[in-house]
Amino acid sequence: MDQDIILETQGLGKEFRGFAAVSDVNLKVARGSIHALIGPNGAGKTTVFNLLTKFLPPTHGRVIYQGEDITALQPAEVALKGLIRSFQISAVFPNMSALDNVRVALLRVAGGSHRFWTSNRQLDAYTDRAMTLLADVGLTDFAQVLAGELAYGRKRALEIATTLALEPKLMLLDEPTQGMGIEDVDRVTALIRRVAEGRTILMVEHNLKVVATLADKITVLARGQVLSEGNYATVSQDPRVMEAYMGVSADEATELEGAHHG
Ligand SMILES: Nc1ncnc2c1ncn2[C@@H]1O[C@H](COP(=O)(O)OP(=O)(O)OP(=O)(O)O)[C@@H](O)[C@H]1O
Repeated sequence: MDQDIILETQGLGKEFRGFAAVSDVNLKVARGSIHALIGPNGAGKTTVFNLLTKFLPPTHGRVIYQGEDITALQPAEVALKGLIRSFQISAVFPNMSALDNVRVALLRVAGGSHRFWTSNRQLDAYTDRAMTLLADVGLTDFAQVLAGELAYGRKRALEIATTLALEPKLMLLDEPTQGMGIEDVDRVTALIRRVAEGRTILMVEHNLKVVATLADKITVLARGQVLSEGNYATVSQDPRVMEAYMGVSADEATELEGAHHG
């Protein structure tokens, strides 16, 4: 059966001065799915993301998005096609309210550019849509709060709202729960599930409980290569995966077990 594949990599590889950070990675991300990329530290996850968003040119291979070879495109061109990476903390302006952050994102999508003289009237046109997006991420009550004053988990929710303003078809989430306490982790997990409706999500995530809860499919990378792939039950019982995690840290291997049974 041929699944609808939104993103595919063919023989993707990246070398840094002869060191293969990523080699021969063949990814297939099904449209409408939540797909997780996991692996021990240094496995190549961030490099793969950088290759997909075109922040890095690959040494080998191709990236196919919605049937189109995007290997040679620029980051902005890829983003315009709806392949959008979130969680670049700098994307949020700390001295602007949550509402203004989203309104400015919407203004940009509409082709406008935000300058300090942008009139309020210009931004007003986006208030309703911005409030809808804030509601989507559970920030209605925080619309007027300065982004810099939001608690960490809410700041990340705001980043999701500004990303949603760009109308992503495929959202790349970079360690969405990194550095969060349990309460925020649960909130962001629920949020990801909600925003995954009608979209595709590819995420790098270290918290294996989050991966076990959310991911339809998991690709495990180790030393730049795909080590194992499948649903959580499959990869967590794969001895090669256990070994790869053990090799790095026993804690992470225990976490792998715990997330599966817990
Ligand atoms: N710009 C670079 N120049 C040289 N080596 C690099 C560069 N970027 C990454 N690497 C190396 O490539 C390998 C993969 O790194 P990468 O950051 O992609 O791993 P990762 O899976 O994201 O790790 P982590 O979970 O620790 O973030 C590492 O050995 C890293 O040192």
